[in-house]
Amino acid sequence: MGLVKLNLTDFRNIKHASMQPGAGINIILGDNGSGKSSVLEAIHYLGLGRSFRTHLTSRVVHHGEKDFTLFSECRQRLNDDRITTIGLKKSKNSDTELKIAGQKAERLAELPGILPLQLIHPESFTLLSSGPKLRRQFVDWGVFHLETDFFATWAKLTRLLKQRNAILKSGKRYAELAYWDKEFAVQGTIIAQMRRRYLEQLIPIIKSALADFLPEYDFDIRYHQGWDRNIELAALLKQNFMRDQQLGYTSLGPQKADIRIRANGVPAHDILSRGQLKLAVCAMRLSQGLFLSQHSNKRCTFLIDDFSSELDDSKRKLLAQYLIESKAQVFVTAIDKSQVTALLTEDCKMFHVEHGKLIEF
Ligand SMILES: Nc1ncnc2c1ncn2[C@@H]1O[C@H](COP(=O)(O)OP(=O)(O)OP(=O)(O)O)[C@@H](O)[C@H]1O
Repeated sequence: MGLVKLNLTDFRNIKHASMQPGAGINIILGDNGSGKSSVLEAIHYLGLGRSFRTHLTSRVVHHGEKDFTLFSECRQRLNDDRITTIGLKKSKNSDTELKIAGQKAERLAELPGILPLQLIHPESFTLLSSGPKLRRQFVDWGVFHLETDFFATWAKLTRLLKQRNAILKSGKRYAELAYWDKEFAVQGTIIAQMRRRYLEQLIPIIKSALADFLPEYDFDIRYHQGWDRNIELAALLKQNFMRDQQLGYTSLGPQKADIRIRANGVPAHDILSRGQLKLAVCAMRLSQGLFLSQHSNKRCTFLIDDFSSELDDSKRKLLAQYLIESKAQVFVTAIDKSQVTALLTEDCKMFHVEHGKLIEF
């Protein structure tokens, strides 16, 4: 499951490298600046079409070159030996060439369906500490993989929201908005229901993982759909028209949804330490991966940059145990083998990166 083969050309400090990952744990070791995170970044490009470190392709292309190329072979589904190839070439000015199964593809949005990814890296605590956007993305990742209509509905809703906000800014009367509002309310309510259905099942799984990882806290996780669920969205949009016009944007609706996570009655990011925040985010992301495998024949690939940072020995063991039992494909980076001893299974694969050269042990 997941990545079977990966070729990188002119990506960060990697001139050319190739790897054949295993279906389970893959450990990438190397000194600071050797290129470990770059390998994860390349996989992230193949799963999401973008970096997790920069939005500028020019930073990622190997110094002195015009573009980078990534090629991968992926096994998409459990009990299915068929391989899908992905070829992605991006130039410094962000021109993109994408080929899926040898055919030219137009949209990077096709990638997540082929390689479902979850990333955990040293900045991951922002999932809990930053605004609701990241948490909405977190929820939508799961809904996208499990509800076939989600992407089309979400794309329609995004278009409608843009149109509505443009009309609000133009200072027109409500009558001009009524048509858009009707459709916006229909699509918005569908999205809110999909998210609710998903979270009703996911939240108990997250809470159980949190109880394992951080038993000293009592967690409460609540979904807020972006408006009072006892009132029809269409009625609220009409009621709030004047306010929205003053603001120049739509203040209520699914674009404002959030999940609020409290530990012992306090917002989690106000009480947990950095290591505890990392564990909480791990619990959330691992639960999503687990849920996906339980409810579909897809498997999630986990990218964990700097596995051991912020974690003491017992927490590393706990996280390793979860990852091994998940049977998911996992890529972890670490500076030294001693930091990942808990992950050393019989069939794990180990790679070493040195000055951009990738070697399997
Ligand atoms: N576009 C580029 N071309 C060439 N080299 C680059 C480019 N961008 C970054 N580098 C270099 O690539 C190296 C690898 O960085 P990377 O973040 O992958 O290292 P790492 O092994 O994860 O390090 P650490 O353990 O310190 O996190 C760095 O030394 C960096 O200076």
